[in-house]
Amino acid sequence: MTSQQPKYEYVSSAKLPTRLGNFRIHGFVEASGQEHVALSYGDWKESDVVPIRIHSECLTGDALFSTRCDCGYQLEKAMANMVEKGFGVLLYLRQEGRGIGLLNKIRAYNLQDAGMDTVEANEHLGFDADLRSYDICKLMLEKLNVNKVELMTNNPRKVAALEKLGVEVVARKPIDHGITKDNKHYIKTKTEKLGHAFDPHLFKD
Ligand SMILES: Nc1nc2c(ncn2[C@@H]2O[C@H](COP(=O)(O)OP(=O)(O)OP(=O)(O)O)[C@@H](O)[C@H]2O)c(=O)[nH]1
Ligand SMILES: [Zn+2]
Repeated sequence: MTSQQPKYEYVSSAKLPTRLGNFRIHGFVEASGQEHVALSYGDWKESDVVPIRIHSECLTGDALFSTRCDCGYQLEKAMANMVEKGFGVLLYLRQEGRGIGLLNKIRAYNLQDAGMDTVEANEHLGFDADLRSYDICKLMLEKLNVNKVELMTNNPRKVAALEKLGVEVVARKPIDHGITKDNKHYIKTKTEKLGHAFDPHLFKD
């Protein structure tokens, strides 16, 4: 019998002191070689409901202070919430640009500068609006001993994906932090075309 290569693997963990608090970082890798990380803060029991955020990589928002999207603000707010609560988990998935990659996201931004919205730009480039997979979250949460979660998101696809993987989503916590004049239109499109649960008054002109 041939042994099948696992689709995802845990690699290693280490301390990660940050400006927000002292986290731990845990590395995971897909069979394709794609790397992902999880951050954990504090301790919990197997039976606890753990506050988590599943965050997709956004180099421009997360690391370069871009206000074109809400990613950087949400990342910081989610980590701050974990520190305030005393425990929590961030699953940081390296699927930049909703899965199309960094340079294609820049191509999509170029089309948006010329008037398309975020979904039209993806489609113009030959991609679906959202190409992300959340399958690796199951292994990440198992490794971190998390069974029940309170998920910080406005994205119903993330709730559905976790439930499909057998993770109990006890509650969804809205995270509508970081709506700016530069990203109002993007947030409106996410709400109207991708089903995000933002209150419409947040992006009204
Ligand atoms: N293709 C494309 N991707 C974008 C654009 N703006 C932001 N992104 C990507 O969208 C993703 C946003 O991911 P998340 O922060 O997980 O957020 P979300 O799916 O909007 O859901 P929330 O949990 O509610 O924040 C990141 O991968 C960004 O790089 C855009 O205009 N086009
Ligand atoms: Zn972003």
